[in-house]
Amino acid sequence: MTQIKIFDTTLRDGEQSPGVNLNQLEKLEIAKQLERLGVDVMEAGFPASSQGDFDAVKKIADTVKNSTVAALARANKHDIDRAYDAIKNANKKRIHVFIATSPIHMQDKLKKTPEEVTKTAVEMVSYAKSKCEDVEFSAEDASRSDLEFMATVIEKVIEAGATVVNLPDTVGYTTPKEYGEMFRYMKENVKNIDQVDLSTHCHDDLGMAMANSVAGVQNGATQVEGTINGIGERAGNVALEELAVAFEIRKDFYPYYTEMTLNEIKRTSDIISQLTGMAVPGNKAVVGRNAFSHESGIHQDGVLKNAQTYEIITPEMVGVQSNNLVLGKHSGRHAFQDKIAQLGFDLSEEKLSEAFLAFKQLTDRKKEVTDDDLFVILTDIQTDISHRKQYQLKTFQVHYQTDTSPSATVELITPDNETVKGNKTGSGSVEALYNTIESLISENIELTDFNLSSIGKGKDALAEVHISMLVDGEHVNGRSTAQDVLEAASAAFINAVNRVFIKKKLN
Ligand SMILES: CC(=O)SCCNC(=O)CCNC(=O)[C@H](O)C(C)(C)COP(=O)(O)OP(=O)(O)OC[C@H]1O[C@@H](n2cnc3c(N)ncnc32)[C@H](O)[C@@H]1OP(=O)(O)O
Ligand SMILES: CC(C)C(=O)C(=O)O
Repeated sequence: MTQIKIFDTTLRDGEQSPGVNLNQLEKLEIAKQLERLGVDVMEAGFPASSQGDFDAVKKIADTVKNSTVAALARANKHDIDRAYDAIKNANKKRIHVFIATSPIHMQDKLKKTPEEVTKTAVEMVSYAKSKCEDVEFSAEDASRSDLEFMATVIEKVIEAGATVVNLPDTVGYTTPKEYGEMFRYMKENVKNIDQVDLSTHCHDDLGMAMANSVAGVQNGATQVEGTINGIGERAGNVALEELAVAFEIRKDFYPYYTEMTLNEIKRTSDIISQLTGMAVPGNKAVVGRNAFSHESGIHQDGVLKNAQTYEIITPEMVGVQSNNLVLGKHSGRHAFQDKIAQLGFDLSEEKLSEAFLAFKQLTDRKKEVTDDDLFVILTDIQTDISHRKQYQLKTFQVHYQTDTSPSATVELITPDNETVKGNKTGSGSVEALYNTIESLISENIELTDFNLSSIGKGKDALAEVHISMLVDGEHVNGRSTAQDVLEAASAAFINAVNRVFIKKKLN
């Protein structure tokens, strides 16, 4: 059996998903969970891209102990310096330098000749190596590059000190046969190729990311790059949880294994979905809501007689638990603390008190508090940096009546601690609320997406709202949960505005 190293890029390529922007605490929370999941490497970000990303990568590098923390850099000294400065305190660190090798990227984007690209790649790998022992080189758009040319670049970057060579299918264009042959070609034609880990990095534009990654592995790759839930640029990256479970379930066929702790998969998927606002489709392999549901009579009959008739993965394997209710109105702090630990949270005293208060408030309004409710509340509290010294919702009222335009009255506390009040109408209750809030803040806002879902089932289920908006021309997401739909909608709006506010202060 050969170990396949897992390189998770949820925090870098995953964050490149349109509309996703995570704050520092959210990135840190995801990083801690990726460490629990047992990824070998996590790409924490692209420090040269902004001060906010630099700070988040640094915080992750200072915190994570078991996984290697990687930072992305273009092939220039400034990016490499920023990458190294962000990760220098990490227990295990890697600089990831990339430059494109395909004709179209070299000529039209970089405006460099193949010789200039080779020279830059070698010089920059060598520069990165002078700072950091572990250097990954990516030949961007490898799958549309000339094999012979790429082989010479790879040979030279290995000589310059690269420890990992990644051959990305940047635009999701390749086929399994073609991608596999590219790896085989490098194995057979590049001197000292066995000194490095060869890596796949597949995008899903043609729905072939998983098949292509497996083909890469079957032809010599020992590292797979991807994301949890398959999020990422455009159609996303290969979903790492699918790959790890496929290798486990079909170990009779695939002689590979990963060090992923499979029963942390569900928790990781949930946190990432909640914090990015990217819902997991119900029919998604391994982590979708329906992945372990059996709807039709013949299937149900089979499962009752022997679950393996229709179930190749057990829910327990990936950490799906039955949604048992344990806490309620009369539960005390000890039981609550115990439950928090069971759900995998480690809260400071201050956040614990905040969480306990939120839980108690919820038990006043909701008959049954489920693990899913608690999970969402705890993740919100653990990652919240928005409510101090930014906009806060003080009170709101909505008047709705059939045949008239709904109107809303809102009181907000501004960052300068002033209370402002306004009233506006809209074609629906949410629009009335949003028009009112917008009239009370100075930023220029355009709502681009609004998504309402429920956590769990029943009339008293929590409402979760994810929104996307343009604030002063900048894309931003907001999210919130509350028992009331309108309260969740208002809080999500304020959450998005506050993120821009915080970002402006950081940059
Ligand atoms: C395949 C991938 O996923 S790569 C990662 C993509 N991620 C991102 O782009 C993160 C977000 N990006 C950003 O914040 C910005 O694009 C920045 C900060 C990185 C750069 O911003 P700017 O300096 O304004 O440059 P801009 O993005 O407009 O153009 C990119 C420049 O980098 C150059 N470049 C692109 N890739 C590389 C590379 N690998 N090595 C060296 N230079 C490169 C381009 O040729 C262009 O140079 P030019 O200005 O001389 O034409
Ligand atoms: C930077 C590289 C690895 C990348 O994200 C891609 O080519 O898709």
